Parts: sequence; C-alpha cells; structure tokens
Amino acid sequence: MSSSEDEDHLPSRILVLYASETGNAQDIAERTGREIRRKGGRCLVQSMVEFDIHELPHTPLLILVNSTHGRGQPPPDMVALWSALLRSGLPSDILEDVNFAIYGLGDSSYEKFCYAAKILARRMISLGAHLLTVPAAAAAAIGNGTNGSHATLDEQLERKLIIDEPENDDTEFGKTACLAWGDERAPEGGDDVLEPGWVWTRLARNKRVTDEGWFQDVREIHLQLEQALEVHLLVEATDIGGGDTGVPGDEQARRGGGSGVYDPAAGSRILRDHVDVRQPPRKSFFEWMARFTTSELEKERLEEFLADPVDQDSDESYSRGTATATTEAVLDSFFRKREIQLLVGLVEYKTNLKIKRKGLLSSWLQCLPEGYRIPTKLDAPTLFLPPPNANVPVILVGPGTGVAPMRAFAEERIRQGQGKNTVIYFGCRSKMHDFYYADEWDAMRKAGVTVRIAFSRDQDEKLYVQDLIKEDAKMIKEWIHDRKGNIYISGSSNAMPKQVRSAVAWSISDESGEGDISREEADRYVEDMFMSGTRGGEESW
Ligand SMILES: Cc1cc2nc3c(=O)[nH]c(=O)nc-3n(C[C@H](O)[C@H](O)[C@H](O)COP(=O)(O)O)c2cc1C
Repeated sequence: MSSSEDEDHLPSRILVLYASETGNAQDIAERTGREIRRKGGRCLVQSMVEFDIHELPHTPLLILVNSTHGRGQPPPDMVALWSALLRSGLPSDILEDVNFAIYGLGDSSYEKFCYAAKILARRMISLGAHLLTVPAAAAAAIGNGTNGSHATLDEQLERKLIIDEPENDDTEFGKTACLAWGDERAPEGGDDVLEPGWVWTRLARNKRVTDEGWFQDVREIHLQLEQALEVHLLVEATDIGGGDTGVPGDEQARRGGGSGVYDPAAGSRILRDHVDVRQPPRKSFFEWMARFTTSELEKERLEEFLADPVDQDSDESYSRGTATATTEAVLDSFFRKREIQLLVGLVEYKTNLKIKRKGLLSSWLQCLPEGYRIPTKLDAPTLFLPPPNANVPVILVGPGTGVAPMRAFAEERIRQGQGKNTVIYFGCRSKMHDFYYADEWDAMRKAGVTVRIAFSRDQDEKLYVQDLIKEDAKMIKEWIHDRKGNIYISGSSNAMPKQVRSAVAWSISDESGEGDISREEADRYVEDMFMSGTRGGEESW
C-alpha cells in the first residue's frame, strides 16, 4: 500500500478481533463493532481464540484489540494466534493483503507498557500487513475512504496505538457502590447454590490498619471458608453441642457437652470459625477415637491403624467411627482453620480532569460488614510459587501492601524449616502510620527469618527496600549468585521493581566489592533471572 488512493478502495467488511483478560479489550471491541454497524458498516466481532488462523491472510480489513498482562504478556486468548505468527518459514509477504489497525490496552505504570500490542503490530507488519489508524480502518468499513495519511511504519506504530484509559464518568461511583452493597444484610441460609468451583466465604475481619488520619485507607481482610455442613456432621458425631452451626434443625447438637463447664453453642461456633474440619485429622484424633469408642471392634481396628497407619485403609473410614469424643479432643485434633488473608489499599485517585475515581473492588470491600457472605472462586497460583527445592535461599521483597504475599511466603518457609534461608524486605512510610503486621515481625525473627524494614520517612534521608538490599550486598551476592537463590518482588509496579533489580545487580557485581563479575554481566544475570522466571532448584539451574 503506497498511496492514500489505494486505501480508498479498501473493502468494506471488517473483522474486529480481541484478546482480553479482564474484559476491557472485549468491551472496546464490541463498542467499536456497534459503532461501525451503527454507521452502516459490516462488521464481525470475534475473540482471537475463536478465529481460524488460516483465514488471516485472506482478511482484508481488520482491527485488533488486545491488552497486556503479567510481565508484558499477552492475554491467554492471544497466545494461539501469536504462536502461529511466530512460526518460522512464514513468507514475509504472507499478510500483504491484510490492512489492520490495532488498539492496545495497557497501563503506563508497567514497565512493558502495551507490549503485547506492540509486538503483535510489529510482527504483522514484518509479514507484509499494512497498518492503519483505527479511524481509518473504521472509515474504510463504512465506505468513507480511510481518512488516513501515511507516515513511516515506525511512526505509524507509535501514533496508532491507542492507549486505553477506560471511560468512567460516574464520579460518585464508589459511593453508590457502598450504598448498594453495604446496606445489604449478609444472606443467612439464603440461596446457597453456587456455580461449580465457587465457594462461600465469610468476611471475618475488615479492619483499617492505617491511622485514621493517614492519607491511605488500607484494610486487613480475612475471608473464612464456610463449612456449615461439615460442622453439622462433626457435631453429630461428637460431644460438641450447640445450635449455632448455621444448619437448621440440628437437634443432636443441642444435647450438650461432656467435658465439664462448657457452653455448647460456643463449641460449634469454634468448629465453624476456628478450625478446618475439612482437613484430614491429626494422629491425635485417632488416639482420642480409640480411647472413647464404645465398640471393642472399632477400638481394636483403630489401635491397629495407629500402630501402622501406612498399611491401613484410608483415614477417612476411621474418622467415620462411632466414638463420642470430648470437645477438647476434637478441637485439638484439627488444624487451625485456614483463611484467606488480604491487605487491600482503597484505590482513590483523580484523573487528569480532576475527576475523583475509586477502585471498584476495594471500595466494595471497604463497605462490607463483618459476617458478610461472599461467593468466592479460588484459582491455583500461576506466577508466584515457592521454589520446588526448599533448601534454595529465598529473598522476599514486599514494600507497602505488597508485603501480604511475602508474609505468607515467609510463614510457609518457617513451616518448611527454612526460616534461616529466608530474608524479607518490607518498606513503609512510617512506623506510626502504615507499619503493617507490626506485632508479627519479632516472632518471624525468632523463627530464623532475617527481617529488614525500611521506614522511608521517619528520618531526614529517605530509606527504601533497595537501600537495605545494598547494605546487605554480601549476603545478596552469596544467596543469589553463589547459591542460586530466588527473589520474589511484590508491590508497586512503578519504579520499585526496577530499582530492586538494580540494587541486586550492584550487590552481586564488582561495584559493591562483593562480586567478581562486571556490572554489565550482573545486569544481564539479573535480567535473565526475571525473564526466565526460573525458580531455584528447577532443572534449568
Ligand atoms: C496483573 C496485571 C498485569 C498487567 N501488566 C501490564 C503490563 O505489563 N503492561 C501494560 O501495559 N499493562 C498491564 N496491565 C494493565 C492492563 O493491560 C489493563 O488493565 C487493561 O485495561 C486490561 O484489559 P483486559 O481487561 O482486556 O485484559 C496489567 C494489569 C494487570 C491486572
């Protein structure tokens, strides 16, 4: 395509292909499609994952809409198309009949801003496709020529990536959300049916953990998995009474406890709220069962099982025994209940036009009363996993609310007996105002974890996590370079991750006096670690 006259003869049927992770790109694609149709154009809007890749060379007019996620990664729905475009041996003119525009969604606070759209556009061009502006492509579809003027491809790419800031003209949105949800009573025994994969959780804590006067409202949110049914069954099988399981008609539960001074209702409340009755019980549970069972046969089988648990049937068949155990026995036998703990900063900001905006999820959570039931879906983690080999040293960097997953990692490391092989860097502005989990750090230190905390504004000179990393250059060099340790970073997507990487590279290089490699080599070393995402102890190390 070399002149604007050629563009005027572009065909008028347009395909809009989108790849979206959280729905914004899909929304833009559908809006674009509606607009083209409204103006008389013919248009098909389709997800990239549904698109037959063989059709691409025969698609004369195309708008691509896609976002960027992860560390500059495309949404999953773009992966098949992207892999097909990367296939080696494709003729460099295979897309010469394709005219396309691209609408990249991204957030400029990420290092790899709109990366997925940029690489997609470049690859399409390298295979012969012709880049248009979105208005030019739309105009071609509705028969108005293209409105487009030509520039070099590089210039076009820069100019034609439309960077999304989703529209939201409802300045009172956060407030409205609060009223709508906050006033609702937690449904008690209401419609319990959830889609497969979803569970009910109960909001057990919604506590502001920053000072009232502090500029940011940060909440500790605890969500407990509901287990009314399991509690009911356990109440029936044991001495723990009470009618407070949330299950109607549990007469059995009302028959009282057998262990002295005891509030039966409290018993089932404890089961419901404080222990995880879904976990396989500990060995002590079976010991108690053996002691309290009224059946000789069962006692014998339990004792056999305890002597050689490996050789026996599943634990489960024994936990369905007929023994009536005491409250203490049962409570002692289960682990403390697992819950999901979050640290949520209320998102509040002003746009360039000084319009106030609030984050949808954080402002909703902020308003919920404790006890509220929330349908919850738990997905397995994909990016953040501890090293498969627990002996690998682990460096955790989590300034601000980014500390929440790092705290969980540190706890897990302690459970694995690897406290001593773990360091956590936490940063906040002030000991007085936003020092999260202040009462936990000493215990973590006692368990062997090295805890390093940077209060950035409590002294004249600002101090950040990256400064502490440099102070610890000797250890960083040894753990990262010599022992092939792992680093995990969580928190702001702005300058922090880059500065942490730079501090690590400095520490392991000869610039710090600790390393033997040059700064350039160290930068490459750290970059490779982050790009590969390799976890220490895996084969590629
Ligand atoms: C976990 C996460 C990672 C992201 N990473 C990037 C990124 O690396 N680069 C970027 O430009 N935008 C990034 N974004 C911003 C998204 O591209 C942006 O929110 C977009 O509107 C999402 O569109 P979608 O709903 O169609 O997926 C990220 C967003 C999230 C939630």
